Amino acid sequence: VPMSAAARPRPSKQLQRPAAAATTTTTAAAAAAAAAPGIEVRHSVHPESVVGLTQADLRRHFLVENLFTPGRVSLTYSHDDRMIIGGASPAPGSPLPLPSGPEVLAKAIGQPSFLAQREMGVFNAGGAGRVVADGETFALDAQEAIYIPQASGPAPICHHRGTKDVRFESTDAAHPAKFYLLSCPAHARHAAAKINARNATKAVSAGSAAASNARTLYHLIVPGGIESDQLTLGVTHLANGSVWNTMPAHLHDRRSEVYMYYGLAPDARVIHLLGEPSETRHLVVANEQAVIEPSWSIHSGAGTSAYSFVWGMCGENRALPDVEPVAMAALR
Ligand SMILES: O=C(O)C(=O)C[C@H](O)C(=O)CO
Repeated sequence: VPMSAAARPRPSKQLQRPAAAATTTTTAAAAAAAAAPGIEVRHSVHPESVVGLTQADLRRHFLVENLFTPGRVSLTYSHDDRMIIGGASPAPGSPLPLPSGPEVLAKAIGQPSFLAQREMGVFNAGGAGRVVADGETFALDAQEAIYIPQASGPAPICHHRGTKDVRFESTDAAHPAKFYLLSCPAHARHAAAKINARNATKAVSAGSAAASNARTLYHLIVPGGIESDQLTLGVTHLANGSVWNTMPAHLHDRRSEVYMYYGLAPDARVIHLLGEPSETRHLVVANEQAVIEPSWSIHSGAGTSAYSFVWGMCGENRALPDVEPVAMAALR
């Protein structure tokens, strides 16, 4: 019977890696990032190391800032389940391609095209836009999503292994689109699909106003709905006056997760909790920033105002019920 992470014994002081050792890891990560221009690389962090990290270290390892820089695609490669977290913010009239050159792709993913061996969810957190994947156009209004498979496109091109050409476009000059991207390794092809809150697989109400955590979870890419190889994706909207997401907290040892917070006012923040239940740490997260959540970490947050977030997971399975609840009394 696996021991719950909450009950796992803490390492002795000698076993805890000091901050200096963490810096060595970071130097290696920085070198890897430099070797792969265009894709920032984040290496995995052992939970014992997190205990000794400063706020700056925590942010460097787990927080993805500047997702939506106008006129560019930003990509961060996480070694946690090899997810790629990205943002594309095309200026109206100037489509942005998903990077495909060997100088960008060779080091990080070693494939001739981004989706040769990957699938991707795209969620539009901005104004109206469209995504063109190998000539197929998906119009995406605000808060709509698409699933782009590993080998999208008409049957004759499937043997080319992967959607070769993906472009992002804004169609409303006054409100540029902001495409949030989450990509996982994929070894099978599934159907491309457009999804919005109306055809979401399920809308789940959770929490209560009394517990300040009333919210609705929309399941966008999940088993039984939109099929994928590894990726699951959804969006959660907090009810007015509620601040807490995912509290009571949980773990899912067999999947890593990424949260991308949006809909926050410029001066509002989410205090995001991460870490093993017995050693939580916090990140102060601003609008349109994402947090990498390794499988050993809880993921929860309280906002200083209403907010929404896109959650996406990748790992051993896509089984949403495969979670381990964490008792409130176990949190430290
Ligand atoms: O508010 C919530 O609760 C969530 O959105 C939880 C996420 O779905 C999640 O953490 C899945 O592991």
